[in-house]
This record gives sequence, structure tokens and C-alpha cells, in this order.
Amino acid sequence: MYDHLTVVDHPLIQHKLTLMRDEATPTSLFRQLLREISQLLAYEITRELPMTTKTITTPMQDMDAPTLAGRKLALVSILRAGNGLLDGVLELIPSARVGFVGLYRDEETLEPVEYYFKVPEHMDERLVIAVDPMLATGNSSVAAIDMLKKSGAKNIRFLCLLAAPEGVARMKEAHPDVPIITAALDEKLNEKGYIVPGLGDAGDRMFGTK
Ligand SMILES: O=P(O)(O)OC[C@H]1O[C@H](OP(=O)(O)OP(=O)(O)O)[C@H](O)[C@@H]1O
Ligand SMILES: O=c1cc[nH]c(=O)[nH]1
Ligand SMILES: [Mg+2]
Repeated sequence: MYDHLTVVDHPLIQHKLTLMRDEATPTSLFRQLLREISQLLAYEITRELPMTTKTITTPMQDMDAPTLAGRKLALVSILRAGNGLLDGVLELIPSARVGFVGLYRDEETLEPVEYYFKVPEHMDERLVIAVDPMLATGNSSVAAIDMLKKSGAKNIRFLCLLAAPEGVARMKEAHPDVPIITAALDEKLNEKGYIVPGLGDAGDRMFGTK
């Protein structure tokens, strides 16, 4: 299936990502671009969903037509910024169940602080797609995936917008079974744990907070 890391370097995604990175881009456009990119990434992350056929009748004749096998899917947003990726993916897969992991990064220690957890039933039977735009140190995503595995999830993918090499390495060490799909692999983290060149604080840019 996937290698551990897939960078989706489609021209439309890269063009929109450049607009998102630009500090002059206002909140409303930032959110709109994230939604558009999330739909393009959803196309990639669902590429290998299992298919089956069903018999339908076109205006011309009967046919056995391809359809998604009713395999259970759960999208899990890592709050807050994950919601910016969630919305677009959910629009394309409206029947998916949705879970939330509430985490924020302590600014000093860069350790994740947990404040909420709610996921659908039967996580062990689902393909679980965890979404968060930013993979920086990897502390948040590793903790979120620890929690998802505790809830029973066995088949997990992680979808983000920007990844730092440090975060990718941490995820590979802690969760080698979880493929990462990202729009870009950036250069490094700065001394405050921010991705550079990056786009700043995704949650703050999405919601206009500081
Ligand atoms: O890989 P890490 O070093 O853990 O950093 C990445 C995390 O930081 C951001 O969330 P943040 O803590 O800013 O919370 P927010 O989404 O509520 O803004 C981002 O959305 C990730 O969850
Ligand atoms: O660059 C970063 C790192 C963590 N979280 C963000 O929102 N941005
Ligand atoms: Mg934030």
C-alpha cells in the first residue's frame, strides 16, 4: 500500500499551499484554501479504498457498476486545527463516522495536553484517518494515535498538510504501521518547535486567534 510517507506534490495543491503559507493571506482565505486542499488530499488518501459492484439499471440496460465496499471509515480530527482538514474530507465522504481528539501543545515543554476524546464505536473494524494540518515534533500525533490504538483502532492513516523531518522520524519510530500523507515535507523545526518555512500556527491562522 503506502510507504511510511507520501508527499502529494500535485500542482494545484502546491499552488494553494503557497497561498496559505503567505503571511498576507487573511483568515477567511486561509480556511477556504485548507478546505480545498483537504479535498484534493482526500482523493489521494482514499485511492485504495476497497470496491465492490452492484447491479443498477441505466436508461440503456442493466450493469454491474463499481461502488465503494461498505467498509467502515472513521475520520478523527485532532483539535482544533484538525477541523480545517476534516471539513473538506467529510464533504467527499459524507457517510464517514467522525471522532475528535482534543490536544494542545504546551508552549514551553512542547508536550501535548489532552482535554477531550470521543470516537465512534467499533474502532477495531474501521479504517481510521486521523487529520491534523501540522506534524511538527510529532508529540501531538504520536499521543493522538496512542489514544486511538487504546480505543481499538488497528488500521490508521495520518493526513496532514505540512510535516517536519523531526516529526516524521518520531512517528516512524512510535507508529511504524501508520502511513503519513502530507502536502509538503518542510526543512526543519525552529528553536520554538515551529515548522520552517512552514505557515505559522495553523489554529491561530484558521480561527484568527493569537
Ligand atoms: O507535532 P507537534 O509538535 O505536537 O505540533 C503539532 C500540533 O500543534 C498544533 O496544534 P496546537 O497545539 O497549536 O493546538 P490548536 O490546534 O488548538 O491550535 C497542530 O495542529 C498540531 O496538533
Ligand atoms: O509550525 C507549527 C508547529 C506546530 N503547530 C503549528 O500550528 N505550527
Ligand atoms: Mg495552534
